[in-house]
Amino acid sequence: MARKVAICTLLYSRDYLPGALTLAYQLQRLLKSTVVESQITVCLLVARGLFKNEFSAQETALIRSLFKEVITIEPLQDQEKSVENNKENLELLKRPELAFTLLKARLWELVQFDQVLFLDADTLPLDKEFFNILELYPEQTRFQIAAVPDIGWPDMFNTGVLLLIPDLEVARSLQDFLVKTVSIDGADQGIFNQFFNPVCNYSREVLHKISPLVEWIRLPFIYNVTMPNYGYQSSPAMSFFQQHIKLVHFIGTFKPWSHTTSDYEDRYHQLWRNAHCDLYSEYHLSNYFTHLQLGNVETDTYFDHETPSLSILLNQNTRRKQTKVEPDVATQIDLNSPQEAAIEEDHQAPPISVPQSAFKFDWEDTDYLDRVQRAFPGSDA
Ligand SMILES: O=c1ccn([C@@H]2O[C@H](COP(=O)(O)OP(=O)(O)O[C@H]3O[C@H](CO)[C@@H](O)[C@H](O)[C@H]3O)[C@@H](O)[C@H]2O)c(=O)[nH]1
Ligand SMILES: [Mn+2]
Repeated sequence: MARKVAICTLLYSRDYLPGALTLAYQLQRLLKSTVVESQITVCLLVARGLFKNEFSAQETALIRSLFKEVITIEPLQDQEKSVENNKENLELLKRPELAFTLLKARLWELVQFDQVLFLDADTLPLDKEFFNILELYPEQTRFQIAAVPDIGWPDMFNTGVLLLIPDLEVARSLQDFLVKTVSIDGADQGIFNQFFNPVCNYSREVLHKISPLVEWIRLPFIYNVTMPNYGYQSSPAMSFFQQHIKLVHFIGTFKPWSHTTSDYEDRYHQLWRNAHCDLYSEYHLSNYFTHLQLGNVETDTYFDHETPSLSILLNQNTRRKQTKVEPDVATQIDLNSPQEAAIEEDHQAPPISVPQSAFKFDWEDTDYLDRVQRAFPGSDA
């Protein structure tokens, strides 16, 4: 049976809506012209408060028409505490609006899918060969994350394009970790690297001594070409690899939808604007949402899917499987299959205590962070 794959983006503020919609539109049109072996669902992970309260009926209809599933999410447990702990580092990044990117930790809860491909809302896949990314690592385990090096610190991965295997134990462990650990950049990229890439790519051998299970699988740059990197960009490489670039990612404060067209005239901003214009003309959005005509939009096949809380899912999962999971690098014990359909539960139900997991992640050892510290070259110990 074909693998179920979600291609997801995240939205927790209105101003990124043009990015999310353009991305979804581009994905849908590329998918139309290609044969993909997996069964693909284009999903929006959206903050529940935002989705319920801040969009007009037309905007909601447009979102539903472009995303096959709209998955509303609640804040993480102790999110405010994490945001507070991360404040100082986020100030270094000068991007306070990124505090809630931690919500990407909810991606591991999407166990109704076999694999998730996450894309930031400021990304643009360029051609149908982009979907080859799904075939690159058929053996990926739930402990591995596949991502492209970050140009700001290439021993860390960029979290704008992520391939992952959803898993409730990883979700729980990652979400606990991010409450207890300060993120390098105050946001998701720092903390996901600290979790999956704790010695920052320094040495595979050292990593395996410290944390034998987790691993960052390094993807080719062509799957997440970040720009603008005008401060230091290899123009010859950009030109040499131009035909091979599968996705561009508009990192930084200024997004293609947030500045005037004359600011950035390069080929890739132009491609984003083309996709954006095509979306607007196809959906008759001549005057940015205000004169929406949804007569040509099919809405009946789309539905709102709300994820049950993690604790409820974990409880069900544990009740269902009494399998003991051995901490073995090669472990392929699949807690994900077969997954029951997500069950709608009352979110106001009193919190259920998260069951003790059979499996312990390395970081859950008390001296783990010390060991990570010591692993870095030049550190005192
Ligand atoms: O106000 C916001 C800000 C972000 N997002 C979502 O979060 C993503 C990440 O924010 P973005 O502005 O794209 O961050 P980047 O400029 O790409 O910054 C880098 O650093 C971030 C923080 O670690 C990572 O999330 C990014 O993947 C990484 O590329 C966006 O694409 C959106 O999906 C919102 O919905 N609203
Ligand atoms: Mn981004």
